[in-house]
Amino acid sequence: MTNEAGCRQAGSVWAGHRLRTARLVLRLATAADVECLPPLLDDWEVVRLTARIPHPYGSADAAAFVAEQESRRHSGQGVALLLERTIDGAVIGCVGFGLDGEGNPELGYWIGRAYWGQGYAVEALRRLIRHLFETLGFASVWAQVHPDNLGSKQVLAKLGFAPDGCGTCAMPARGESVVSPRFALERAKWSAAHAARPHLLVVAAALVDGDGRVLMTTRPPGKTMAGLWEFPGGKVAPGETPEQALVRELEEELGLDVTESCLAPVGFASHDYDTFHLLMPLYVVRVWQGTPTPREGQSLRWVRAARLADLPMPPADIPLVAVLREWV
Ligand SMILES: Nc1nc2c([nH]c(=O)n2[C@H]2C[C@H](O)[C@@H](COP(=O)(O)OP(=O)(O)OP(=O)(O)O)O2)c(=O)[nH]1
Repeated sequence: MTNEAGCRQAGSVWAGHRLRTARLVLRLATAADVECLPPLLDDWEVVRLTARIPHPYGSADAAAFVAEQESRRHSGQGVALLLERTIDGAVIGCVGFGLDGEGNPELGYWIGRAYWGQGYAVEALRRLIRHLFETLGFASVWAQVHPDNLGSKQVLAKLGFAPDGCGTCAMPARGESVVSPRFALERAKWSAAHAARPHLLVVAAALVDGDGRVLMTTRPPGKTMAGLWEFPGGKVAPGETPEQALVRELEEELGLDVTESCLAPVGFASHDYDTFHLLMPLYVVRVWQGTPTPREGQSLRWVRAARLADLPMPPADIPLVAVLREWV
């Protein structure tokens, strides 16, 4: 869809949907977010190198931001998406894009200081960029960063952006203009890198007790998606069958003795994480020997199938909740 200038309209192609990453939900801001923004943005270290975020920053600024984003989206100028952590629902930052005069998306982003250094900006932007290329069909994206913003340059480098000259960047909230480097990423380059992502075969178990409850475990500290609730299991090692791998994993992770004949396959997850494609068969297990014992620092919880959806879990697992309701 195009506007009068012949540019693709951001709002007209953004139906308000949410994007999920391993640890985040990217979603539009609502009036309910007004109170959570000032604690993140009333911080000179976060905003000093940004162009439009006022300082100091209060509830009125947050309310103005929410209203402005709504009208920007509807008029096709751009979209801002808040980053909500799956594990606790906390809003931790924002990514978005605005369309330039040629209809190309320019990225913008900020992360609250408490959440720096944990890979959230790369994770969120990777998802947004994929959506811009794969779903919305843009041919390139670009970003301009303040010359002193080393962290932001590192983020763009990790995402495959290349230097693309310099331009004068207006910074109305700072009352100045700065000549700043530009960085760009073409769809062809992104597509080649994305197509080379590995496929990962992981096997998982829904252990079901006599009351029809399912054993869920948290992903251990130090692993990706630490703290999210998952089905016990793990990667299939070279030379192993999925069943052999699951028997091994249940012993290693939970100290359980399971025989292959007690594994009933009920479904699978096929989930395109941004850096790998996960294929994960799920087996229901009703018979085992031993008492589930967390051996890797995980927490354990027996959960009724009807309550599984209440747990924060990896995005790949969400469709399996409905599958399990039919089996448990
Ligand atoms: N076990 C398990 N992994 C899941 C689930 N959902 C989901 O997205 N995954 C993903 C997270 C990881 O990227 C991958 C499993 O890798 P992992 O590192 O936990 O596997 P592992 O136990 O073999 O660990 P390691 O020996 O390599 O440290 O699958 C799930 O319900 N259970």
